[in-house]
Amino acid sequence: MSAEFNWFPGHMNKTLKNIEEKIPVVDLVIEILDARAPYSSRNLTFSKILKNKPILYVLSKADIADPNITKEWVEFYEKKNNTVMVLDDKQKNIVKPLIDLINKATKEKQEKDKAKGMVNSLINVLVIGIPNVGKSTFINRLIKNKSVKAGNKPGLTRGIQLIHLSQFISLLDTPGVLPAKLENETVATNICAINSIKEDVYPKERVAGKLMQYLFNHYEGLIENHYKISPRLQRPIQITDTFIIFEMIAKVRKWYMNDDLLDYDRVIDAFMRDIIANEFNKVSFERILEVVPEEMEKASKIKNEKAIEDISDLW
Ligand SMILES: Nc1nc2c(ncn2[C@@H]2O[C@H](COP(=O)(O)OP(=O)(O)OP(=O)(O)O)[C@@H](O)[C@H]2O)c(=O)[nH]1
Repeated sequence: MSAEFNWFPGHMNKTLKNIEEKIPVVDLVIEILDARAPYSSRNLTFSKILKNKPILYVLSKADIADPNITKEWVEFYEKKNNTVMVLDDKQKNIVKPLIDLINKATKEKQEKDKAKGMVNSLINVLVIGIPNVGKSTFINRLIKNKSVKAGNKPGLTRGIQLIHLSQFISLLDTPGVLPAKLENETVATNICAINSIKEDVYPKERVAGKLMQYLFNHYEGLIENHYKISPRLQRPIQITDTFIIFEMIAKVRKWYMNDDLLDYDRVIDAFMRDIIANEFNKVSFERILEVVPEEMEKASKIKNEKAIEDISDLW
C-alpha cells in the first residue's frame, strides 16, 4: 500500500494556513493524540511549524486503549520532557488538572514575564489534532464546566473557537487536519484503525490484513473469541496468513457469494466496522519499538551488540 493515497481535502490546507497565522501569539500547543496510536496520530506538519513551542500531549480515548501500552507511551513522552495528560475517565472534571498542566508547561514563559514585571500574564494555547481524535469531545468537556466560557472573536475562521479556561488562559480550538504525507504504511494503517481517514479512500483489504495480523499477534485469544474460530496458526503470523482467518470467519458466518465461493469483501467490511466501532475493547495499535524510528534503531543496535558479544563468547 502506498502511504500516499489521496485523503487530504482542500479545506485542510486552509486550516493549516490559519494555524500558521496564529503561531506568533501561541505560548503552548496542546496536541490531542489517540491513546491507541499516539505516534501515528501526531501531525508531523504541525511539529515542523510549531517546533519552538512547548507542547502538552493529551492522550484521548485511553479508556478504550490497552492500559499497559498507554503507560509506556506516557513514560516515553515524559522522558522527552513533554507534559502529558491521559483521558481515561469520561466523567472526570479535567479543568483543574488541565490548568495545572498548562501552568507547568508554560512555567518558563511565566517566569520570564514575571522578571519583566508582568504579573499574571496571559497564556494562549493552541489546540490541534488530526480528525476524529476526540478534539470536540475534549473541548466540550471543558465548556460543560460552568467556569469555562466559549467565546467568539472577530476575525476567527469558522470552526475555530476561543475558550476561556480561566482569567489568564485562553484555548484556541482548530478543525482536524491530517498531514499531507504519511510517514509509512504502518502509520497509514493505524490512522485508518482510529478512523481518521474515510473508509472509501484507503485500500481496505490491505489495511484490514495488516490490522488483523497485528491484533492476532499481540492479543492472544482476542480474534478467536470474538469470531468464534480456532485457526491453527502459530504466532507471529504473516499478513498472507490473515487470508485463512478471514476465510474462517466467512465460513462460521456462512457468508457465501454462491454455493462455494466465500464472500471475502463482506468479512473485510465487517472486520473494519468492528475495529472502528471499538468492538475489541482495550486494544492499542502500536508500541514504541514498532513505530518510533530512533527507538527502533537504538534497540536494533543493542541487539547487534549483544549478538557480537554472544559470538565472542563462543570464541
Ligand atoms: N471512548 C472514548 N470515545 C471518545 C473519546 N473522545 C472522543 N470519543 C469519540 O470519538 C469520536 C470522535 O470524537 P470527536 O470529539 O468528534 O473528534 P474530533 O477530533 O473533534 O473529530 P473532527 O471533528 O473530525 O476533527 C466520537 O464518537 C466521540 O464520542 C474518549 O476519550 N473516549
